[in-house]
Amino acid sequence: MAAVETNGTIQAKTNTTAEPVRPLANFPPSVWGDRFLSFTLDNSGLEGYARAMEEPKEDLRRLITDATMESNKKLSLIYSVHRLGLTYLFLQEIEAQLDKLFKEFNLQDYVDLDLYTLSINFQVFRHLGYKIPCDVFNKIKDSNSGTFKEDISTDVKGMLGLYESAQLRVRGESILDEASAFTEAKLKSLVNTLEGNLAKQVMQSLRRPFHQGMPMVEARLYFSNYDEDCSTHESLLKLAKLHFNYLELQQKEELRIVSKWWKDMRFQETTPYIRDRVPEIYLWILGLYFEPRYSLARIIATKITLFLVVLDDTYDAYATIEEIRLLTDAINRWDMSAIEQIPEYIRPFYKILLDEYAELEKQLAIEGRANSVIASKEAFQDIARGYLEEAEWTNSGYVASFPEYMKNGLITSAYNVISKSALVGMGEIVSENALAWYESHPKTLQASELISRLQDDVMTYQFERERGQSATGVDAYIKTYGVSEKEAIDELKIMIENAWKDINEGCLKPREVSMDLLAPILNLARMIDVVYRYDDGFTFPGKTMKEYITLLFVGSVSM
Ligand SMILES: CC(C)=CCC/C(C)=C/CC/C(C)=C/COP(=O)(O)OP(=O)(O)O
Ligand SMILES: [Mg+2]
Ligand SMILES: [Mg+2]
Ligand SMILES: [Mg+2]
Repeated sequence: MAAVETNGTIQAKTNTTAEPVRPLANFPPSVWGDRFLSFTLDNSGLEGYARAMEEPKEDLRRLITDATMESNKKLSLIYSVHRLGLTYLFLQEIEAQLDKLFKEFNLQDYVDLDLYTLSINFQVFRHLGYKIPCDVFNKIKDSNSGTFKEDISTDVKGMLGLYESAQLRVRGESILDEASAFTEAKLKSLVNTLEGNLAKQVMQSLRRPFHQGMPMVEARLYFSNYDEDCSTHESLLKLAKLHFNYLELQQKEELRIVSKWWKDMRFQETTPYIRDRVPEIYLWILGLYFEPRYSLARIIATKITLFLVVLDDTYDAYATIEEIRLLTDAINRWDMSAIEQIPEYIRPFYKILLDEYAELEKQLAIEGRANSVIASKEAFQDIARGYLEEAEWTNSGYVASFPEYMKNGLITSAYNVISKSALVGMGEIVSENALAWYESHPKTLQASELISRLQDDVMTYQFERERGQSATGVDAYIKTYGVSEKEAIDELKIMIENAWKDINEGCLKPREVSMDLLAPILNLARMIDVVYRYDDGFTFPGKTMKEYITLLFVGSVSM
């Protein structure tokens, strides 16, 4: 067999057609291997935690509904409940309390409140969907100069609360735009002078504010760093720890199930060029909803998102343009007979994809909700076409205009197909109306897609540019508006910030759909911050994702 030198790579010249040059990426291997396969769920442990939660849960319910509790104390209690991820256990009681307190809201009452208490109240109302006016913060500005009053610079706890409050702002709340920048700069300048829990709390928020965090992890960090706040009511800390351990057992079982499924499907053998990231994708989907009732939903959505990793890496890091065209056509046809037309190496994937969706459609048809599977499938076909468009641009070296790039980019953000796939296992809450709302491509979903697309581009465009990929948001923006790379990135970051305001707005009452249906969209945006705030945390998962997976699935909480 003669070896010939062509364009710098040694190619084995065989008597058949030469193996094409492939855009291999040599992705870093899995961090975890088979680590999560060996877990064994101890059901009695699960039941034990569930039983132990009953008493502190009822204690807490009594506290939340206690009519004699002073309103700021009540709001502070609800805030801790929310940060501990326990709101869903008391949602009716909490909404009844907040309906009443919000009705009684009077700006005057806020003039004498210290900044920290004011911030807590503001966050509770905004997190639970009540649009308390940002005017409550007017008092921290000097009415003449319009600048922030000097004395708040020494109020660290107050600035911490204001910084967290500012992440909940919507468009037009300029005092909170300024407050976010002002408090972040101030807190960064003094964090090294702090000690104890306050130092930990400030570092935690500066690393990632609660609102942009992953709820399950934020809950875990809260009872570590805010133990005084959690100790105001003994039942609060007790329930938080029992609840965390209960969920951890259930989630480790889910992670085992999807890890076993992935191994049985032999993707690492049939498509070895892909990123091996099962725990990372499970963590991503856990970020959408951690409630026990969504266990099956998490397993379904994780499998479909893993299919997306195979698809994206096949288009980006292995297939030739001809193969991509054939595979996209086969996915559009969605018919097992099309398997003949696609390359050998991707046939196992195609068969598993069609079988999995057929099984889901059959299962959901029993509940009369097969259309949620069809919506997910159509979105899957859509993203394959979107990935093909990117591949055609790269193949021809075409640099799309920014508007053209974004039209396709919202699709390749994958947040349409993932959010619809998240609905499949959620049960009867996914009504016809709910699905119709998702199908209407609402502003909140578009905002989450934009954040996914552009934050990823800002963090991966160099890597992708080096690999000859002509389509990224950064290069499209530079070309269309004739600005420098730095200006382009700054503009994209402003677009991301505005998209966050649109999501915040979309979660305020009156909502178009229930918060249960908005939460996956909000949390998908949060997971982009978790994965891409500092680097490409998915391709290189050794930092934040490794830390979060360790925190959630490796150690349990001592009671
Ligand atoms: C785009 C994005 C962050 C999607 C998040 C949702 C998600 C988990 C999609 C599955 C495919 C994937 C892991 C893309 C991110 O990597 P990449 O940088 O290779 O994606 P790209 O090829 O679209 O840039
Ligand atoms: Mg990719
Ligand atoms: Mg891609
Ligand atoms: Mg990318």
